[in-house]
Amino acid sequence: MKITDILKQDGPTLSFEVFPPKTSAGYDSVAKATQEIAALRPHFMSVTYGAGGGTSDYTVGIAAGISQTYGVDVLAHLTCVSSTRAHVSRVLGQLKEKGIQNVLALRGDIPEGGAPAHDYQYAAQLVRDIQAQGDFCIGGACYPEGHPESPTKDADIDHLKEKVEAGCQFLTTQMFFDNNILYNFLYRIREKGITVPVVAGIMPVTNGKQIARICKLSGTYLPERFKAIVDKFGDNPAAMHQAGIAYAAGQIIDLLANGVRHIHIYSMNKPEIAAGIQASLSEVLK
Ligand SMILES: NC(=O)C1=CN([C@@H]2O[C@H](COP(=O)(O)OP(=O)(O)OC[C@H]3O[C@@H](n4cnc5c(N)ncnc54)[C@H](O)[C@@H]3O)[C@@H](O)[C@H]2O)C=CC1
Ligand SMILES: Nc1nc(=O)c2c([nH]1)NC[C@@H]1CN(c3ccc(C(=O)N[C@@H](CCC(=O)O)C(=O)O)cc3)CN21
Repeated sequence: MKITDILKQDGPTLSFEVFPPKTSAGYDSVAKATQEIAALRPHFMSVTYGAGGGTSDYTVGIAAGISQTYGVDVLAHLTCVSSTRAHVSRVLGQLKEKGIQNVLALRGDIPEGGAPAHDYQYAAQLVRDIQAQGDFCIGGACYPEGHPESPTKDADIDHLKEKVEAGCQFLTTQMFFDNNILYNFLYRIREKGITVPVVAGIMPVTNGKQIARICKLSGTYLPERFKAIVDKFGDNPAAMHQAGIAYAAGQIIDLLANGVRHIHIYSMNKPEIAAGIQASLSEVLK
């Protein structure tokens, strides 16, 4: 099913993200984690492509397994900044062959040392190429705090509008730890005439070491309330796990209470995190 049709259904949606292995050696453990996450029957699952500037060889295979073996709708990420138009076209052909209808069109992180290809600069160009190649439901990323490379938040929202006008049918947000940032962002984009559904991206932080990586990827604002939790429990794995799930669940309950219906969990191949969040929300998601 297309993500836009899933988002049209009544009631809240909960989706989970997995990332493919970096090498074939990691394939079996990712496949097992994916299976356990699919068994939770989320509304859909997404599979990253070269997350953090890494590799992308297994995205289509993992995504096809999720939809064909477990019957869960899937959203395949596709990044373009390190790719060529010919390669993008090949990947789209593979997705079509596997019956995958949903693509998250991303520019992608620029690898250290610069991008090895120059066919694409921005995600909007990828959106246009995907549209030309078939009947895909296309999503895009958005940044409640503004994209770190954007000079101003307004410029970033103008570019977001161009991306939506190019054919992006829904948006997923970068992670955020302060819901007011999302509420302000939603107000601003709606005022600028961006009306497509927005899926809120939530990262449960269950280990202290993740923080540096997250800040490097996204520059996300860390509220004092959040920092205090990491300071207190960051060195105690079991306590940090519990506190991280509770913090994310608290954020989600507040989002649902304020009318944000679609929640995407950056579950990072951790079935126990996906299951912990789902269990914490079993009544409020009904
Ligand atoms: N690999 C993956 O699965 C995922 C990657 N990401 C990351 O999100 C980041 C950026 O990707 P997107 O949001 O897709 O990029 P984008 O192309 O929409 O925006 C990237 C930057 O370019 C600017 N920009 C866009 N159009 C412009 C124009 N015409 N002129 C000047 N500036 C313009 C934007 O304001 C922004 O600062 C990357 O770091 C990406 O990897 C996010 C989610 C998942
Ligand atoms: N700039 C950016 N790039 C992304 O790829 C990305 C975002 N933002 N925001 C939303 C999600 C979150 N994603 C992430 C976030 C962190 C890792 C990460 O820490 N990767 C580690 C491995 C972690 C592990 O094995 O548990 C790595 O070394 O790649 C990967 C993808 C993918 N997405």
